[in-house]
Amino acid sequence: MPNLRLALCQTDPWVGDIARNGDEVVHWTKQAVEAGAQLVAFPEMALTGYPVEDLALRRSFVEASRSGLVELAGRLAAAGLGEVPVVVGYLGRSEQASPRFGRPAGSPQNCAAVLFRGEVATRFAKHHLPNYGVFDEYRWFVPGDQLPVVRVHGVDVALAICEDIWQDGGRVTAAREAEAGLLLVINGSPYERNKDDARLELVRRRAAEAGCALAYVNMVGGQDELVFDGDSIVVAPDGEVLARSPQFEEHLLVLDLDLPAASSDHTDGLLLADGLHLVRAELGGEPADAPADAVRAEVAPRITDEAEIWSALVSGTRAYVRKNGFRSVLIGLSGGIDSAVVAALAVDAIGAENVYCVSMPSRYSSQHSRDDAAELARRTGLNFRTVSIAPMFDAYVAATELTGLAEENLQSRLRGTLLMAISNQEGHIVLAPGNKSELAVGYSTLYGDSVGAYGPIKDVYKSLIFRLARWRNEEAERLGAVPPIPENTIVKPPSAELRPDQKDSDSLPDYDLLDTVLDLYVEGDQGRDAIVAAGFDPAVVDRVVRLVDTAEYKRRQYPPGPKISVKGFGRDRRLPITNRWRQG
Ligand SMILES: Nc1ncnc2c1ncn2[C@@H]1O[C@H](COP(=O)(O)OP(=O)(O)OC[C@H]2O[C@@H]([n+]3cccc(C(=O)O)c3)[C@H](O)[C@@H]2O)[C@@H](O)[C@H]1O
Ligand SMILES: Nc1ncnc2c1ncn2[C@@H]1O[C@H](COP(=O)(O)OP(=O)(O)OP(=O)(O)O)[C@@H](O)[C@H]1O
Ligand SMILES: NC(=O)CC[C@H](N)C(=O)O
Repeated sequence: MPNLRLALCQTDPWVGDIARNGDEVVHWTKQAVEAGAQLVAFPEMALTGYPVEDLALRRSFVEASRSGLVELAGRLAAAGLGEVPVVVGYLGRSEQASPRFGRPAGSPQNCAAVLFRGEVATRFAKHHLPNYGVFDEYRWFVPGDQLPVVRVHGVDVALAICEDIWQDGGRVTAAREAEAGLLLVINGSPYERNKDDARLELVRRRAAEAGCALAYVNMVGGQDELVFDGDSIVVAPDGEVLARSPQFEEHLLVLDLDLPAASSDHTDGLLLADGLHLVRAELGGEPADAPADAVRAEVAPRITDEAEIWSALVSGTRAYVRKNGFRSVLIGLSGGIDSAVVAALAVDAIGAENVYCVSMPSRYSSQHSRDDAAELARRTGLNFRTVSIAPMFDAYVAATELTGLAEENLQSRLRGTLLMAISNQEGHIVLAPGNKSELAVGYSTLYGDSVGAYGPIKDVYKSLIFRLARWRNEEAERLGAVPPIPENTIVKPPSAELRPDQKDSDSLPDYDLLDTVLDLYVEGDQGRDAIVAAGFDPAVVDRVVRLVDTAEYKRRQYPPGPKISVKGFGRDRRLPITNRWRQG
C-alpha cells in the first residue's frame, strides 16, 4: 500500500502581493486536502512571489512576509486545513550573523517553512544561492546551513530549495546521510528552451544521489522578463518518472507514493555534508497508508518546441499586462511579420477584444502591407483602425528639411509618438515589436519602433519568428480555427518601408546567416576568431560583431520582454554601454 499522498501545487505567485499569494495558498491547500493529500507543497517564495530582487533589502517587506507567514499558518488551521503539513516559500531573515559573507544577523534569506496545526513547525533557508545568468542571490540573501527533515506519517522528508539541487553535494548528499525517504524541492526555475529536458535529467540524477524519491514543484506565470513554466516532476530513486505536471498552467498534482518507513534515529544538530546541520520535526501523526481511493499519477504529455516557446511568450505577455493592472494592449500593425506575430501572441494572451492595433501608413507604405494588416485584424477579430502619418510627416519635413536617415527615422518616431498618444488617451499599454536579431544589430529606431512597455518577441531571432508564425497557423488549422497570420505576411521579404523599395536584406546579411552568427556570439559567447574558424566569412563576422557591440545603448533603452533563450538581452547579458573594447 502507498503510504503518503503528496500534493504539488504549481501556482502563479504575484511578486509583492503577500495577501493575494496567501489567499492562493489557502485556496490550493483546500483542494489538495479535499483530494486526500497528506503533505502539500508550494513553489519557492510562493508567499512573496519570486524573484523579489531588491525588495529583499526592504526591512518592511521582510517583516510583512514573516508576519504573513504566521498569519497564513493560523488561517490554514482556521479553515480546517491545519492537520496537513504545508510547505511554503517566503522571505525571511537570518537569526545569526554571517561573518563569512560580512552580513549581520537579520540579513534577508530565501526561506521556506512547514505550516502545521496553526504554527510554523519548522523553517529553513536556501543553502546554495544562484549567482549567475539572471540570478543575483548573493546580493540579496545569506545562505542557510540546515537540512530540515520532517517526519510525516512515518516518512522522513528532507526539504530543499531550487538551486540546492543544481549544485553538487549540499542538501542532496545530506539527504542521503540523513536517510530521507523523500527529497522535496520547492522551485522558482525560469523557463528557457530545452530546460525541461535539463531539469528531468537533473532530478533523476539527484534522486539517485540522494538515494530516495524526489518531488520537484515549480511555479508558473511571468515576472517581468522571466517566465515560469511549471513542469513539476516526481521521480523514483531509480529515475523513473512517477508524475509530471503540464507546462505553463496552474496545476494540482496529487499522487500516492510508496516510500520507505523512517528508521533513522539521527538526532538534531548532526553535522552532515557541506556543513549542514540536521533539524528534525515530527509532523502528521502515526504511520498511515495513503487514503484508500488510490490516485492515479499523471504524466502530462510533452509539447513541441514551437508550442513551448509560443506558450512562454503568451504567458510572459499576459502576466506583464495583468500584473501591472492593465486590460488592453496597443500595437502598430505594419502588415509585416513581427507586428503580426506580436498581435497574434497578444490575442492568445488577453483575447482579441483587448488588443488594439493601428495601421499608420506613410507615402512609402505598400498597398499589400496595409491589406495584410487589415487581413490579420479580420482573421483575429482584434480592434483595428488606420491613422495616416503623412500629414504629420509633411509638416515636420517642411519645418526642418530632413533627409536620408533622419527622414526615415522620423517616420518611425511619428508612429512611436502616435502609439504613446493613443496609449495615454485610451489606457492600453504599447507592445514593442522588435525581435532579437534586430535588437542585436541595433536595427530599430530609438524612440520610434522601440517605444513600448513590453517586447514579447525581443528574445526571438527573426528566423524563429517565421517558424513560430507557420506553427501558429498550422495549429489553428489543426484545431479547425482560422489561421491568424496572413500567408502573404509570412512569405514576403521583410522590409521597414521607410524609403522606396527598401528591404532588410539591403542592410543586413540574410537572417538565417545573421542568426547563426548571433547565436555563436551572443548565446555562445564565442569570440570573432572562433566564429571565423568555424567557417564563417570574416567580413560578415566582423560586421555583425561590430554592429552588436555598438548597439548596447539601444538595447539598454529597450523595454523588457520574456526570456526564452540561454542568454536574453536583459539581466542575462550585462555589458558596459560605454565600451572601447572591440573584437578582432
Ligand atoms: N553610444 C551611444 N549612446 C547613446 N546614444 C547614442 C550612441 N550612439 C549613437 N547614439 C544616438 O543614437 C542615434 C542613432 O540611433 P537612431 O536614432 O535609432 O538611428 P540609427 O540607428 O542611426 O538608424 C536606425 C536604423 O534602424 C533601421 N530601422 C529603423 C526602423 C525600423 C526598422 C525595422 O525594420 O524594424 C529598422 C533603419 O533602417 C536604420 O538602419 C544617434 O543620432 C545618437 O543620438
Ligand atoms: N505602416 C505601419 N503601420 C503601423 N505600424 C507600423 C507601420 N510601419 C511600421 N510600423 C511599426 O513599426 C515596427 C517596425 O516596423 P518595420 O516595418 O520598420 O520593421 P519590421 O521589423 O520588419 O517589423 P514588421 O515585420 O512588423 O513590419 C512594426 O513592427 C510596427 O509596429
Ligand atoms: N531559483 C533558483 O534557485 C533557480 C536556479 C536554478 N539553476 C534554475 O534555473 O532552475
